[in-house]
Amino acid sequence: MFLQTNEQKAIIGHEGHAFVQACPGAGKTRTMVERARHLLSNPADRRGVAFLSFTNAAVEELEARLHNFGILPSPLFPSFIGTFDRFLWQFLIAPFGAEGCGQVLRLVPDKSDWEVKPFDAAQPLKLKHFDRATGVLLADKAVEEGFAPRNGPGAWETHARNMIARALSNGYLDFEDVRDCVAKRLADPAFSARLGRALSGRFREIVVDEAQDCNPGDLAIIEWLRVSGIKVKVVCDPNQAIYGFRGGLTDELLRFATTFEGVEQLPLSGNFRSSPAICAAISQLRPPASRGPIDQPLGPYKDETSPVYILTYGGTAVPAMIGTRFQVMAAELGIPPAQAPVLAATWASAGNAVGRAMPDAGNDKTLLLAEAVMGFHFAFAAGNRREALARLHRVVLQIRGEISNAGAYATYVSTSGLDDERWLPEIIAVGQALKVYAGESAENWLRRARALLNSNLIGTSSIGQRLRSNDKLAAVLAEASPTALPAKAIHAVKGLEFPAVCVVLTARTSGDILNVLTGVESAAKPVEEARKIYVAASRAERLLAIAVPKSRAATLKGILDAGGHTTQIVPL
Ligand SMILES: Nc1ncnc2c1ncn2[C@@H]1O[C@H](COP(=O)(O)OP(=O)(O)OP(=O)(O)O)[C@@H](O)[C@H]1O
Repeated sequence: MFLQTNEQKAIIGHEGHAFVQACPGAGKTRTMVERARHLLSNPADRRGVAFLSFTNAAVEELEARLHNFGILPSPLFPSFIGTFDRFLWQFLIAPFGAEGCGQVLRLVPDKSDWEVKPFDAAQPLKLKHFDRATGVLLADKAVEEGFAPRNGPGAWETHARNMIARALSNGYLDFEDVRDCVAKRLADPAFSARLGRALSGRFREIVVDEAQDCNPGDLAIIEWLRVSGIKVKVVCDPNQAIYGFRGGLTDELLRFATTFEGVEQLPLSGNFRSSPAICAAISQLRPPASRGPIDQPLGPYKDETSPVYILTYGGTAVPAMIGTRFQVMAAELGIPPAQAPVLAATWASAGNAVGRAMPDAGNDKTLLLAEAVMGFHFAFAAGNRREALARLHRVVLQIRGEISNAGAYATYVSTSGLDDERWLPEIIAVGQALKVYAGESAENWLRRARALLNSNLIGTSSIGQRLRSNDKLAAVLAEASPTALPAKAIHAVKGLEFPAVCVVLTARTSGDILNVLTGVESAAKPVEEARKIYVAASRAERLLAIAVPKSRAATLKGILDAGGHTTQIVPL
């Protein structure tokens, strides 16, 4: 039941620029969907609306909601839905070319994964290990890779420099290049004015959802769109910023907020998603400086009485008992396993908590294929479809020998003219054909995979040499069990919601996270780790459990109970 609140109504009918900041579950995305309905139902203005977000998962969620509410225009033109990066590419780069390059430009988002291997026996590095402007090896990244060649990194740096130069002259750009290029372009006043006019002829409004993931460069672009006369709606929850790697900066965002006039700062309050105990816990999971009052529960679970549980485990490893116990708790509330995900900062930790320790596939094509097939089936239920399909496509190309390593994928797709996604039907068929049967052995699955992919092979090795037996295969394929809880990385659930959520804190990170929550730690990395926990916990509607090492339980309980709802400790 969606009865718009007055705050939501004010945003839906607001014709000017707006900066909307709100807590989780306040209806930010829902309200923007209604704003879209309002805009697109006005046939007098034929210009489009652009909906931008920052991850493919968030874009898919937005697209699905617009579709479900019958608002998705068909054809979509002149409107646009996509990631911020795609928007830049499509409207600010692709039509104009790039400086220093006479070629047609190609987008290769995985350029930073290109393999840098100056000679056959050399340890392979990736382009992301080198400074993009100078080609110099980044020392901290090299250490992480255990890279310490006897004669120094010179050969790798020369190779990287050549790759960077060749890529530019061939017109291969990734999003890092795109941003550099956009910044240069907008610095030219004549060009920027012309482009601004063109875009405001196409779009009447641009909605940027999940704007907490903007970096300062993105904010400058939004500002430019606003100055160009396009109405911008910026929607965010600064506490949910978890993309430090994009250079996202909460302070910059809050400074940007002050550039909007008072009447353009439109708040949304209340939480329509979560129970009272969960709303209180979410509030306590913010660092003390941004804690504020507890978000008021307003949705269908406002009368839910389940407490928040703290599951405590001994030792330093994340045990499978977490999933077993949480599944029972969810079942007691009648919540089926598929709607009760276990979330952790990494997919591996979440997997451990549900008893599916994921072996590191490394370069083993059998395990990579199994993971991609499992990801394909899992992703169709839980969003991230495009990423799962591209991953499966990439592995199939690796097995066939079309590409020698994962980093070559985007370049191959682009140069073979496959960006129109005509590969999709075949890859969907591969994913479906390789679904694991109930009770099927790993050997049998591998036999089927070999038979299915034993055509169009490039090179002399046999399919058996490409897809070798691996004793870890059964563990990867085990994820198929329909009674199992989904295990997910927190990044994959942004913007989503579930009846029950179990959040796992590991022995390695929980100390820092609790220090952030007690206010004694404020370094960027621990703060970001704490925000991930906040994002994960705020996906829960009725049942929230947080798993922590035993030694941390009392501290966590103290923090959460201060929100006025007593948590319950459950030793495992
Ligand atoms: N006025 C309302 N009445 C009833 N339900 C609402 C209302 N507004 C939003 N909701 C519902 O509340 C839930 C949360 O909304 P939504 O996902 O839009 O929140 P959000 O602010 O984008 O959350 P987050 O930032 O945590 O992802 C959704 O199920 C949505 O349909």
